[in-house]
Amino acid sequence: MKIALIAHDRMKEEIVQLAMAYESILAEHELYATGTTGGRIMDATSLKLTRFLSGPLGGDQQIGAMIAKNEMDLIIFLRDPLTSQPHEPDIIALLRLCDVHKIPFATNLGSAEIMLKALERGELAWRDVLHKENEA
Ligand SMILES: O=C(CO)COP(=O)(O)O
Repeated sequence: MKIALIAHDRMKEEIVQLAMAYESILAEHELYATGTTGGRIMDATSLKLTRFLSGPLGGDQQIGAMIAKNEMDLIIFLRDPLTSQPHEPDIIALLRLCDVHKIPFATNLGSAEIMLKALERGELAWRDVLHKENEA
């Protein structure tokens, strides 16, 4: 599965803690992140991630481009609900594309944990089925 990990600045510590707690599960998948988030996770774990640009510089849009092609299987995006972001339109666009393609999207720690546990149990296997159907 292709998984994107993104966090706004005030949520960086939470995503690092999440990545540490679920490192063994995440390590089985292909991981992507916006620039700073990816750097923080790689510093704290031995996970390998493909890092895009920082969010405000276009990283959300780069991840959005993969979502538009239905290539991303799960997005964990710990958004800061209390701080406005200069690149808000990019964030909304990313969310919208997930809804277009029905891609699971967690925006806080509570839902992220549920999704990672579901991932571990194989409950996102329908995404593989979908990719195989699209290839045929
Ligand atoms: O701003 C972000 C998402 O909108 C995150 O970007 P960084 O991971 O580069 O901080």
